[in-house]
Amino acid sequence: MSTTKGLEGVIATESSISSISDDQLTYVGYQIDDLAEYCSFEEVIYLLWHKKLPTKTELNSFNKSISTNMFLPKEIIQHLNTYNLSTVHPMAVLRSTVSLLGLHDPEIDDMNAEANIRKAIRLQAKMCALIAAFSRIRSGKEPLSPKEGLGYAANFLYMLRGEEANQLEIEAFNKALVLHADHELNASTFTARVCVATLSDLYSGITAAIGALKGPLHGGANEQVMRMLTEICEIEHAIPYIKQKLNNKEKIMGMGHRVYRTGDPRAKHLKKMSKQLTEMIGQPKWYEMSVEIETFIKQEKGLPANVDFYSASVYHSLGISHDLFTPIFAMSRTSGWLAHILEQYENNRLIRPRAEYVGPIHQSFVPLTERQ
Ligand SMILES: CC(=O)SCCNC(=O)CCNC(=O)[C@H](O)C(C)(C)COP(=O)(O)OP(=O)(O)OC[C@H]1O[C@@H](n2cnc3c(N)ncnc32)[C@H](O)[C@@H]1OP(=O)(O)O
Ligand SMILES: O=C([O-])CC(=O)C(=O)O
Repeated sequence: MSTTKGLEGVIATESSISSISDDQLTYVGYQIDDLAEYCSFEEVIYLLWHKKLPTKTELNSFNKSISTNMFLPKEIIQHLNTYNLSTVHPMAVLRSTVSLLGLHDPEIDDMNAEANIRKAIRLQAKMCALIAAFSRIRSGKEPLSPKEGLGYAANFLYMLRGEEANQLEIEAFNKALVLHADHELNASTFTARVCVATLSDLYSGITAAIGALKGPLHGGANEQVMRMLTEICEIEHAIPYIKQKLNNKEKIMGMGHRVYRTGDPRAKHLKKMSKQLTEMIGQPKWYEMSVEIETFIKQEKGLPANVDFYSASVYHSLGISHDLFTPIFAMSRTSGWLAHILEQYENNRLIRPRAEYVGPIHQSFVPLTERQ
């Protein structure tokens, strides 16, 4: 047997959801640049789940199903109120609360394809209400109900802030959701597929995926990027700070990717938004500092910025707390996780690779009473 550390380059499944071959990202064959420019997040969710773009009628009906399912069971709000939310990471809260949401879904163990779509709609819809409610409760505010007539991106910002966002903010946030929605067999998506390949339920798959996304080598990097920018604080400190990190053999968050070599095709969109939005809030330094770091790391290490790098200054400019960056990634990626879960169920086989045993062999057993 031969092993590949981190399963690099291993093709573990077939999928017709998204592709990242040749440093190009497509969802069901559509270029990410077109989807980011022209589509609502809901349109993209529909595309990922049904593997076709919706007609106007299909999209209207899908939008309605999403918005009418955004309400949270009152027990979930009560649950959120039982914790000291200022001391726990929102990703841990999200992971636990999504699991709890499963207990409120009467169809949790119904594996019928239509029941799975209904559950997917409920979970995707509740995800944005959940993150917004958490954020409000921990700041001592009442959670808000979704506002009729607002789309997913606009409703999230409304439920988070208590007032409607402006058009530039809504468009930027919608684009960020589209860009993060799916990404082939990344670590959290693989986790979701492994979990449901045992024929476990959809909530288990999403709960497991949230756990995998939380780590700083994956979705957790966006929060760490903002932490780094905040520590650097002034543009003239950026390069000395990065040089010191590299001397200490530390990784620069938001840089590098397992698959992309020339660049992450999502980064240029987020970079453009970062410029616009940091200017809008009168803090262009976050963008300028990011560009300095990106250029330096490219020169020194040949590493490209990934999706997490510029999303940090984008979310910061939208007034979002830094520890909500990864939950927002999860909110978007839930659409991709659900698409992969549905695809896995459609053509399932248990996922069970092998490990090459490299431990000791032929050991002589020594009873406990004789062990030194
Ligand atoms: C949504 C996402 O998940 S995108 C990724 C988000 N994660 C991050 O931004 C965290 C920072 N980046 C990284 O840790 C890595 O680039 C990963 C995890 C994304 C990909 O890693 P891998 O393909 O496993 O590469 P690996 O970690 O083995 O690195 C290969 C080499 O590049 C270096 N390297 C990779 N990324 C970085 C980085 N961000 N900063 C500095 N050096 C880096 C490593 O130190 C290593 O160098 P060495 O061979 O001299 O030891
Ligand atoms: O594909 C990966 O390994 C990580 C990534 O960029 C993503 O999940 O969006």
